[in-house]
Amino acid sequence: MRTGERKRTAALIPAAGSGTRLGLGPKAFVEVRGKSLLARSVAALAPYVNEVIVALPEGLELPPGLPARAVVGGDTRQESVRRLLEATDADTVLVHDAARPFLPEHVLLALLEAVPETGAATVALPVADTLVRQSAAGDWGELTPREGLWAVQTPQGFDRAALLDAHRQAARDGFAATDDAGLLARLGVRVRLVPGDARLFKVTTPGDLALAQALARTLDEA
Ligand SMILES: Nc1ccn([C@@H]2O[C@H](COP(=O)(O)OP(=O)(O)OP(=O)(O)O)[C@@H](O)[C@H]2O)c(=O)n1
Ligand SMILES: C[C@](O)(CO)[C@H](O)COP(=O)(O)O
Repeated sequence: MRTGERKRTAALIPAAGSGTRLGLGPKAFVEVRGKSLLARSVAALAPYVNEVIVALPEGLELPPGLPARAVVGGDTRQESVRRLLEATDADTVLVHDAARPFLPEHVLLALLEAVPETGAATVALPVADTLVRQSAAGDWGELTPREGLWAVQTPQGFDRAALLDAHRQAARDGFAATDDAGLLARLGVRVRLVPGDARLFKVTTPGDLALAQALARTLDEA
């Protein structure tokens, strides 16, 4: 990039999951008060980035009117994100689950500020509950101290080239991670933790969807 040229940022939204745990078909298309999870996630990010790219299940198209373009996702979230990374030449990427439809602006702004510090940052929440590992019988096994533990959310922000390299190395090594920050952390990259928000929960189960309906009622009417 030439000196003085503005850095470009892309929002990458993996939305190609099948929504098995929710049981209502492809989850990104499930609506909460008349607006899909995908549309809500796109709307939260679009004003802050140069482009939005969405990974969709094969055979499905982007609903009309969304300020985004689409690629076909893969069999896993990791594969979907890799395809999204290969579809842009942006300098910085924000990877955000379509399944997290309520992204507060202040969290996004804090993430955008943190990313340039190390080229890798994620939104996350300090764990507030008591943590326990189950026993072989499925009962209370071992207490796990929660001090210093965070529950990782999205969005996560990265230098695109570094994340793409981490994805390619992971694919070569057969390494699977549940998020993108984990792929860079395993290579020794320092990942900044940016305090998230309870409203950024992932809509995973029918109970989460009920919560999303209630929250949308409050937020949409605010
Ligand atoms: N092959 C996949 C699997 C998941 N995702 C996306 O990754 C995000 C987080 O995944 P998750 O919440 O687990 O969604 P699903 O895979 O759809 O849910 P489930 O595991 O219940 O089937 C979602 O936005 C989902 O669409 C994706 O793009 N490609
Ligand atoms: C990326 C993520 O949302 C961070 O918490 C999470 O790991 C996705 O997990 P899933 O099983 O693909 O929903």
